[in-house]
Amino acid sequence: MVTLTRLDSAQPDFQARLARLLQFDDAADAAIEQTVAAILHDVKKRGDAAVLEYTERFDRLPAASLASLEINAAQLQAALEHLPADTRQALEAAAERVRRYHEKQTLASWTYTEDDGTVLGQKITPLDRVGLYVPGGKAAYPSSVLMNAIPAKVAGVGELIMVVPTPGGDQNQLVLAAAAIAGVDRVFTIGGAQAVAALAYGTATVPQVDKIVGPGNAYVAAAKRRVFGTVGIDMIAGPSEILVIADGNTPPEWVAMDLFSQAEHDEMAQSILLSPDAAYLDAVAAAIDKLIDEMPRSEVIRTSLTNRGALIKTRDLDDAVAISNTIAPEHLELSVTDPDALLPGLRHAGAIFMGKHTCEALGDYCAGPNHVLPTSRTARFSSPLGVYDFQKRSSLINVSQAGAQTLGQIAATLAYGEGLQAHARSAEYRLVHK
Ligand SMILES: NC(=O)c1ccc[n+]([C@@H]2O[C@H](COP(=O)([O-])OP(=O)(O)OC[C@H]3O[C@@H](n4cnc5c(N)ncnc54)[C@H](O)[C@@H]3O)[C@@H](O)[C@H]2O)c1
Ligand SMILES: N[C@H](CO)Cc1c[nH]c[nH+]1
Ligand SMILES: [Zn+2]
Repeated sequence: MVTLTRLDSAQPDFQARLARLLQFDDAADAAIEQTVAAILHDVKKRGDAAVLEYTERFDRLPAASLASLEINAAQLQAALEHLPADTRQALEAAAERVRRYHEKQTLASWTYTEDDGTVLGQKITPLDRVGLYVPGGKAAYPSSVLMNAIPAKVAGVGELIMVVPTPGGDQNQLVLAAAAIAGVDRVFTIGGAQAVAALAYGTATVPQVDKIVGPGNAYVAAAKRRVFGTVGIDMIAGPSEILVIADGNTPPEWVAMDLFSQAEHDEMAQSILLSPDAAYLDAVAAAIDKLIDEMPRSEVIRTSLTNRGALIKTRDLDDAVAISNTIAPEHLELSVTDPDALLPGLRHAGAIFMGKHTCEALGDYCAGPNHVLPTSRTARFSSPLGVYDFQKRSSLINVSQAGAQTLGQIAATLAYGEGLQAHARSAEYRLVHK
């Protein structure tokens, strides 16, 4: 039997209990922060040698040199060619869907002309070199290779450097094949904070990148937070999350399995079900108990559901939407007959899966949108990984002689107001009648 937290939004202390459910263990975070700070410092100082030592310690992968942990292009291509035909087709079909979706996100440069002939605009430039973190500690994620690399390729990034831990040296051929399909330039089988440090600072073997993207465990997240500023990052991703709003018309087994689908990622993943139908919540709880022992990762699922899972009775579907906005989940499934009716009220979610046929797993692999999404309530201010994460914007200003007369006057006045003489006189030099 799996014991999930049961809450009712009509309880007087509901908000406090919900807040506790959403909380993390700060003490554990402090220990991780300390470990990660030491690893970053060491890799910055000792480069390849430090990365090799940590890779041996944490991934049980001894190696003579960091160069020997690079997988070359021929090996990537061989992995692709040796895949069973149906697996290769699935990977290529997923890649195609993901590419098509992301091509819609491309930002274009633009300009416009003011009445005085001044041209203003924005120039879009892809990043030169990015680091793609693909998690690999507890499971291998070929889908995350596609989700990281394809938007970068669509954006036109110059060079893609991928890192992926391979515990015990067990290379996942699907991961390598996905890198070949997505057009990754270089792959190193390193992971954790040491891989993030290598990408951020550069070592003799791993080139320094401009930005690091991709999900990972708490060590990866802490490392990304600390190297931000030296390099760009996409987001700080926590454990996976799913929130299901159900009106009771989806078979309970389907919803139980949807909750399992994120619980199986991590002991700290969060799976929550909201429904106004108390009998339906009981039916899903029964389905959970019926299905749990069929799952190969039943222990991870059980721990995750017990630690952070919940079944929450709401007053109605509008109440469920309001609670969902507080939770701001990574994945939100609207397992209801009329999902469009709930959409206007929803403000915070990484991805919204609409209708009972749209399970979150389809989005994880192949629907098209990115599966690297804001977690831990950061959907309040953050968005899915996308092409825009790999493009940067420069402002364009080309002031005409006529425009300089107006702008020179305004700028000089404001500059004198700020006490900045050089700014004022620089603007005044452009005034024809001065
Ligand atoms: N948001 C997404 O798109 C997405 C996709 C896939 C996976 N995920 C999440 O990413 C995470 C993957 O985690 P993972 O652990 O499987 O792989 P990971 O690659 O993130 O972490 C493995 C690395 O962690 C480091 N590490 C482990 N224990 C350590 C210790 N005690 N001290 C220092 N370093 C240590 C090691 O260096 C190891 O290489 C999961 O939480 C999963 O839910 C998210
Ligand atoms: N659900 C994960 C993001 O939270 C992504 C993923 C990859 N493979 C399976 N799932
Ligand atoms: Zn998943």
